[in-house]
Amino acid sequence: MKTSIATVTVPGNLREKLETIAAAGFDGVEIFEQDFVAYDGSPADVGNLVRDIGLEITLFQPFRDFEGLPDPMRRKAFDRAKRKFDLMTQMGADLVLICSNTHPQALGGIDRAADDLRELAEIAATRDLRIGYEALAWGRHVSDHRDAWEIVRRVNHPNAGLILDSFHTLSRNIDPNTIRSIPGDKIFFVQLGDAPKIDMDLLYWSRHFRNMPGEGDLDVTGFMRAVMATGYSGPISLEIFNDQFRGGTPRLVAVDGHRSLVNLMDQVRRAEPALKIPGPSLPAPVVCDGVAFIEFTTDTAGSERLGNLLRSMGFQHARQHIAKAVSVWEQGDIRIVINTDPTGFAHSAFVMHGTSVCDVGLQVTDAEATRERAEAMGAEPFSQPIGPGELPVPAVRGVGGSVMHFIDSSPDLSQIWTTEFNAVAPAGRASAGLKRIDHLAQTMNYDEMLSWSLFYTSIFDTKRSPMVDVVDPDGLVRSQAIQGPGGNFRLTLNGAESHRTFAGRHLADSYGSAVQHVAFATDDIFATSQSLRRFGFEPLKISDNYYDDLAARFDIDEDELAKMKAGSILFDMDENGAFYQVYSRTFGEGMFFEIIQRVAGYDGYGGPNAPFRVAAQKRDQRAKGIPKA
Ligand SMILES: O=C(O)c1ccc(O)c(O)c1
Ligand SMILES: [Mg+2]
Repeated sequence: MKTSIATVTVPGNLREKLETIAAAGFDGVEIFEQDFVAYDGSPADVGNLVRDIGLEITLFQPFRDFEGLPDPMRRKAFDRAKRKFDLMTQMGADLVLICSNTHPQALGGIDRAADDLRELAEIAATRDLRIGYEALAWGRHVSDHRDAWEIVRRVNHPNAGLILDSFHTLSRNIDPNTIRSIPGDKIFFVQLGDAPKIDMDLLYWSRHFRNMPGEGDLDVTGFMRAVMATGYSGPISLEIFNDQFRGGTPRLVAVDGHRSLVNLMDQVRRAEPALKIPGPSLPAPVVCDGVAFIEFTTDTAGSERLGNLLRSMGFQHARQHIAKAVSVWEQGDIRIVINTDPTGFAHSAFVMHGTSVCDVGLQVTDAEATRERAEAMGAEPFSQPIGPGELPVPAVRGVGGSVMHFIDSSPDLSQIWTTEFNAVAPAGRASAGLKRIDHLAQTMNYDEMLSWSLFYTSIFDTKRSPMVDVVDPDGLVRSQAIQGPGGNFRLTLNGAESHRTFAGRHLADSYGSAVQHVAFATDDIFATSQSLRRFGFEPLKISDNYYDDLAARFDIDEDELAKMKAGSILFDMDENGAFYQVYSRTFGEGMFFEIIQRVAGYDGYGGPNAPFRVAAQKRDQRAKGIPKA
């Protein structure tokens, strides 16, 4: 199956677009007329450029406002079309997209449209060209692929076919299964685009908010299943109009696009195996069973501070690496690695980002298959030299240049903590009842959020929750939760638009670090809170006003409220149950820990508390004398 992408999807000038499109692995490209017009070269030059780069032109588009016009506009439309046919011949494009007429003077009538398109198909045929008809969701008379198909059926010409575009069908809530009864050889081209569900004017939505399949809320998989059921064998092409992409990095947009298509076709194959769709068979989306470890890179002084903080939360320095300056801190099922080794990847991450999370280990069923799926989805491979006595652990690059390792229960990998580390005699302090890592919160530029959300949802068996806005006193931060089945694997992606927000500041100060906070779960927040106090843990102090407001919002018993206030514990509820949170003060460049308890299946992340937490953090930093950005 050939993959293609429209030049409008990728930022840059035409040459940059084509080069990044080819490098990302696409077979072909739709030449969007505007990109051609803006280019300073002949149609033949463009054709040669495309082919020299190793791509083919899959489509030339769009040709607008053609069918159903009254004379003399009709004559003019045919003249315009002939000029475009000349250009296509010189360029070496054989298919043109004709989108349904939006002109106020366009006349309706299926037969009138069919007659015009048949006459055009005949002209196209004399030049060995083909025409494809697409229903724009806002077309004046034709806005539904079923009507477009009826017109193409009546045209009844071998050089005229239908063009389907998932956005136009799905944005109007048209059942994609209506595609199944169209003969596949009459579908000349398929364009794909997803979009977040937003209630707005269709044209505006389409021109500014489309995104890659899997990044939005439309059922692009259901659409593609229906297309494949027709026997369609032409290219699948991404046509995404998106303001963020226009201002984005060409390479990232193209790589994400390719990832989205590989993932989409994998989903179609899995959902409808009877279709026997050709293509590579990939390991299934990975169920992650939790976070096996979090590794911090730091220096000696940072390690001392981090160790003290961990100790105050009930962690034990439990293991020490056989050869390197790497220690492991444990509590419950949680493992925190502190790496101060002056060589290797962790050290370069320290030089780049300062004290930060440089590596996240995920527990999976098959580490090698996870790496394979991740790389098939375009994740950057990662490996580093292995020292004596060390094990090779499958890994790829993750957010912010960090590394993601995969650990499974195979004989070697499951023994890594005893093979590569020596036990350290326990210091005898009791734990604070922290059981496991509940979630990781990763901070990134807002513009990168779609990309990383697709990264996780394409590799892992996960779902996205609706985006939440977190109000920071100095701007907005968008938060997107991603979680696996059963909640064993949870992430929040936080997108900062302004560097003055707490999240944005962390990003700037750490030069794009990845994990800003790690949340540990306890099964008894009040017992944990008492242990923390005994161990000298200093919680982030929450305002008294917060507790007055809490008493007004929820029916909480006074004793419990007093305990919450004393321990700086925050509270939330959803339709399932209750949620408690305590935050640490910050360390490094604005990193922190969170301790949470989920009661009776609470499934969120305390979003309503985020503004109060952020305000408290900013107060705390001011008190510590850290200047405001
Ligand atoms: O927004 C538009 O006008 C437009 C043009 C061509 C297309 O293929 C399309 O889907 C939308
Ligand atoms: Mg289209």
